[in-house]
Amino acid sequence: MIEISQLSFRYREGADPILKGIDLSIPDGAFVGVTGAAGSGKSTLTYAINGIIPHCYPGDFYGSVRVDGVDTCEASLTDISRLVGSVCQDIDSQMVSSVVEDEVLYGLENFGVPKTEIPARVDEALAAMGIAELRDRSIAELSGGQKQKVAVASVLALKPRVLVLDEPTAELDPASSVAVFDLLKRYSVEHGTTVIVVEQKIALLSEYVDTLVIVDEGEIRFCGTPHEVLEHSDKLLEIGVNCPRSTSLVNRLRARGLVCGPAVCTVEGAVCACEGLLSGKGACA
Ligand SMILES: Nc1ncnc2c1ncn2[C@@H]1O[C@H](COP(=O)(O)OP(=O)(O)OP(=O)(O)O)[C@@H](O)[C@H]1O
Repeated sequence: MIEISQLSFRYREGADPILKGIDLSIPDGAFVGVTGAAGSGKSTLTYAINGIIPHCYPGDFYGSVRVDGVDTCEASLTDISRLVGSVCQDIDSQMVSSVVEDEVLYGLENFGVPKTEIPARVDEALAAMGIAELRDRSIAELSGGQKQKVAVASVLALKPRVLVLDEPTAELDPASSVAVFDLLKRYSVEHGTTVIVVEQKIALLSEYVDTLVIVDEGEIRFCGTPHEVLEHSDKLLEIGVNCPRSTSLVNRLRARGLVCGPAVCTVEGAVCACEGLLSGKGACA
């Protein structure tokens, strides 16, 4: 369980707080998407969960962040990293080895995982990300998407309770982005791992996450299921968040009383709503 209470943070070099009065509870095993306009504070929010603030970036930190009851201000970064695995935006800066297998081994050895457990952990992590065949490849020769998967596998091998990923599909084409979300979702369900993903592609988030968090100027403006949040497509647009087109289309039809039911999150949902409309069953009474 992650409990964030009245969190405010100002970077030491910054004039104004970047996070303002954040309250957020994330149950174990949840799949959470965080989105918002550029510079709204999404990455900073994840830094509060993985301890990068205040441990690496000092500043004025108010409120509390607890992961499994551990206060991230009081615990050391090493202790937090045993609970929270992170994949940052700049994958290259995260890589420490030149070969894929060594990259996965590095964290396991550093964490003091018993030698007898290590081979199985490496196999499992590579298999979970579908990259077993990359094991002996040079990291420098991998595509952006493959490096992304290696970075995630390296963190999964450590079996963190929480996995935080900052824009994991930034370098990926649409099909690879979907593949990464498929793998993350499956892993989260199978292992009960809490996954928090910062992502600009709201359509992708809406298909996969249980909870969608919209950050606006350092505050949580909306938080709920994708259906609940996408209800507010007009307000989201005002704060620089474009809803999926399928959602906006159906919301317009709903506003005119042509379609009933909740906001849709997927193209399939929009097709269903339009079919209902065309068959005469979708209109509101
Ligand atoms: N180390 C730092 N010191 C001072 N200010 C910082 C630091 N890191 C981030 N900021 C500022 O905090 C604000 C929020 O940045 P953050 O990266 O959290 O936003 P974001 O929503 O993740 O943005 P993006 O979508 O562009 O990645 C920005 O104005 C940024 O300049």
